[in-house]
Amino acid sequence: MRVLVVGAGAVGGYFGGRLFEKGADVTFLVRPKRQEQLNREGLILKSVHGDATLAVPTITYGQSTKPFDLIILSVKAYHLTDVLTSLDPYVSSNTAILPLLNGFAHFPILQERYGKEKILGGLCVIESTVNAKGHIEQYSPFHDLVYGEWSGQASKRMDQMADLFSGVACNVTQSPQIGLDVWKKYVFISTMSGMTSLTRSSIGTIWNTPTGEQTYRKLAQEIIQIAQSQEPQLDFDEVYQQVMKRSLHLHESMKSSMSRDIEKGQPIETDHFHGYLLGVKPEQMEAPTLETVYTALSAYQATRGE
Ligand SMILES: NC(=O)C1=CN([C@@H]2O[C@H](COP(=O)(O)OP(=O)(O)OC[C@H]3O[C@@H](n4cnc5c(N)ncnc54)[C@H](OP(=O)(O)O)[C@@H]3O)[C@@H](O)[C@H]2O)C=CC1
Ligand SMILES: CC(C)(CO)C(=O)C(=O)O
Repeated sequence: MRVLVVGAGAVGGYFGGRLFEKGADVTFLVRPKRQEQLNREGLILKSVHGDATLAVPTITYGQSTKPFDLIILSVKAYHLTDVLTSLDPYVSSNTAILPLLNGFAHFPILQERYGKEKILGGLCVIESTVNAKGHIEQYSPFHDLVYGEWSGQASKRMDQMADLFSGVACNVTQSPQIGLDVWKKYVFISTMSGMTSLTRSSIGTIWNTPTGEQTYRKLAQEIIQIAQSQEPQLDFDEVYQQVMKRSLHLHESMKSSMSRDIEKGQPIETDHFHGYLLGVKPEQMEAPTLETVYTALSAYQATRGE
């Protein structure tokens, strides 16, 4: 399969790099500054699973190439509109698009633009960032990518993707219930990023405050209720237990990529995570903790002049 990775950042650089490392036909669609750096130094991964320096092929917008079979979309949600205006030449009638963004709002946008059948479900669980030198740092034992057809059914492209990912140096799983998986990850990350970003603290610091766990639990409950109104297969008790167990077992120094972005003074995806949830919330449902998180994080955005 010919693969185009859009965005050579923390997620795209890592998973695209791992695919390239195993010998897959991978090209990165990047902006000129990143292209210059990648051409000069290569794509550099600094990872607990092994470092790599990879001479990856890159293209910038407008450069013509043969069509791609799979496009892995790994930009931040606030760059999606920009990307979509320039991606069209790389999407052919047989191209599948696998978004790895956190959240849900991007799926209907992509389906509307390219047609439902082109858009796969996807998510990743990884703790990675781009450091000041432009190298990708990956810290935690998990480096998981999950994808699937929304129908959960087998398909030719699922078989092709199983081949593509076989032997890659990260955990890749094909899921028969990707919609549910996407919502579960969304619930987890909107709670975890909400709390670590609101408090500007790592998870361990939150647990060590008198009311941190209580507030975390309230936020998780409100978010799961909203998520359930959108994805009825989601079982409130099961997901609530999972989110809390997973959160309470995270390393005390763990932060979300959103809280790292705040530390770097960068824009954040709060509209995409928390704002979207409030937008789809049934009117009669109360979500005061989520509203507080969204207000505080929107205020951070406003102070950046957005
Ligand atoms: N980092 C993490 O640990 C995790 C992140 N996620 C999610 O993954 C998504 C991506 O996040 P992440 O990888 O951290 O973000 P990064 O900011 O690290 O990477 C995004 C990349 O997109 C590039 N980009 C932006 N606009 C364009 C464009 N028009 N064309 C080409 N490239 C572009 C940026 O390149 P440039 O250098 O030009 O700015 C940047 O390298 C988010 O939704 C995030 O929530 C999910 C799980 C974990
Ligand atoms: C919590 C984590 C690291 C898990 O993938 C994540 O998704 C993020 O920080 O954006």
